[in-house]
Amino acid sequence: MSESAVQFPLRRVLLSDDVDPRCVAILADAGIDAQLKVGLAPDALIAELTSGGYEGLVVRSATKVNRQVLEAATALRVVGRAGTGVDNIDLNAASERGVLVLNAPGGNTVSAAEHACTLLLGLTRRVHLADASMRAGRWDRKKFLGTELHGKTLAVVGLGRIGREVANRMRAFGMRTIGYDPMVTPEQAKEFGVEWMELDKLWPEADAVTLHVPLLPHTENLVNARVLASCRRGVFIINAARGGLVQEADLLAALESGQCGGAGLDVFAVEPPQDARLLQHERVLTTPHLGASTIEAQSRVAVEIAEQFVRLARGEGVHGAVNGEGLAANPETAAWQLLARRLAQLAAAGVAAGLAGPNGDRLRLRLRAPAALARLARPLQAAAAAGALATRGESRGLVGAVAAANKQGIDVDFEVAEAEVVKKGAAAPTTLEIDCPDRRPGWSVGGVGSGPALTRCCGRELSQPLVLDGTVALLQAGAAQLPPVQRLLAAARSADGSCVVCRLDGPAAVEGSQLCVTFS
Ligand SMILES: NC(=O)C1=CN([C@@H]2O[C@H](COP(=O)(O)OP(=O)(O)OC[C@H]3O[C@@H](n4cnc5c(N)ncnc54)[C@H](O)[C@@H]3O)[C@@H](O)[C@H]2O)C=CC1
Ligand SMILES: O=C(O)C(=O)COP(=O)(O)O
Repeated sequence: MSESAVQFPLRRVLLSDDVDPRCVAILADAGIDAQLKVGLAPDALIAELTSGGYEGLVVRSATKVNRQVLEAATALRVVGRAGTGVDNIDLNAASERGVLVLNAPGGNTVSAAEHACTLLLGLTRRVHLADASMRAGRWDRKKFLGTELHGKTLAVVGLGRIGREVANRMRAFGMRTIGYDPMVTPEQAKEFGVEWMELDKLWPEADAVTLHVPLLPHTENLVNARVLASCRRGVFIINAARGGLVQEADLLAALESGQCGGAGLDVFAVEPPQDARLLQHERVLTTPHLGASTIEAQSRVAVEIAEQFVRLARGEGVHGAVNGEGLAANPETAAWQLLARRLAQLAAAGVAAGLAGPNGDRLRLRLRAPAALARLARPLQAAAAAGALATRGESRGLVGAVAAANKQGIDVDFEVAEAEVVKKGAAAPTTLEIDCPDRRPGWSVGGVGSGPALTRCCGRELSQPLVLDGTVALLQAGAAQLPPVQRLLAAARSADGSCVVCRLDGPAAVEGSQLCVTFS
């Protein structure tokens, strides 16, 4: 297995939340030791992860995978979220530590959507109050006058997987659906039956608002006093996404003033919620984060996350990588990544050896790729960053490699190399090249993905491709001085004979060589 392919050693996995048993079964079938230990306090979680040497951790929303946990659990390589939202995982800390975070997107979409609709329907017909009254032995048919949804306007904030499903279902109740999502165009929204509008236009139009956005710094307290004041009097607020999206004190004040007609809440800023006033308010219908709690959703997310762990253990691609932009999804990508990594290692070693002139402390590597590889920009940048870091003695995988390189003063740019205009009809480039655009004299290396092999050096073609494996030495000299190196194995020389690149049998310093790189 090559160093840049997506392979994670996953021998032991801890499941620290209540995940469907299918997850353990699939992991165990694949020979992975999976331990279910639910409800560990933060300290106990750290102690278990460190003493158990777990390489994988599976969580739902209860376990907080914060920086402290990630820094303490040094064996940890992958955190899997058996669900959608990853706000309980510190993604920055995970990326810095090279820990891959995965989720199971889509497995609980329908359940979460059905639950949001349930909250809206239950709230507007005051089902929770009527039920409590019946249980108390009463038969009160006057107290629970409801509101019809037909002909009313529902504002869907966040038109992703769940938001669209909610809109579809509520249109069946005769609601007009309007919505906002910065990643969705008005034309796209129209195709799935939602009238797109900016938030400031949307709030005053809504009889009910339902939230379906992730909790991010820019969505925190999205619904606050100002927003509630701009809504219609009596607006219903449904939140089955994340507690932090609604400013709870502002919501309580709006409920008390009558500006908000009722709230259906499945999620809370702190879970379990601390402030009983909101929970006990007559016009509030609550559930304890049950959006994804159905037999079907739990089964799907458990299987989805377990199967991704098994694929990672086998070196295969996964679809739910949250911080894994750099991961190769298939063998072809992996081959180009390995080339990018090794070319970057060679390029950075060349700079360190003084082949490119000094120009500031930062090292800018420019990846120039054929147009066919443009879609792989991020995986290739990650691989090149990991290669450049290897030259500085920092061995790491692809997760978070670009950020780690940036921190070390290394930037990796990406551009598509066009066929040179002067050579009319010239074939499009097929090699990947790395150069250092800020440095003079020019220093560049280029190669092809199969192998991976070096085919160009300092802008010149080599007489034969040189596989970038083992130890490679580069020697620049006039043609007359070259013969002594011909005794070296697998020498490849540039077209004008001024540069020889050789592969050696083992690590060795070549007399007179400008640089010597060992790939591993
Ligand atoms: N209550 C529960 O048990 C569950 C809650 N959830 C929550 O629901 C959220 C949404 O889930 P999905 O629809 O599957 O995610 P998604 O990623 O398919 O959709 C989220 C959408 O929100 C949009 N968005 C981001 N910032 C926005 C903003 N400022 N304004 C409007 N839209 C914005 C994104 O562009 C995206 O289209 C999850 O992040 C999770 O927090 C998900 C599943 C179950
Ligand atoms: O998938 C999500 O984002 C959820 O909120 C579901 O959370 P849970 O797995 O039920 O703790």
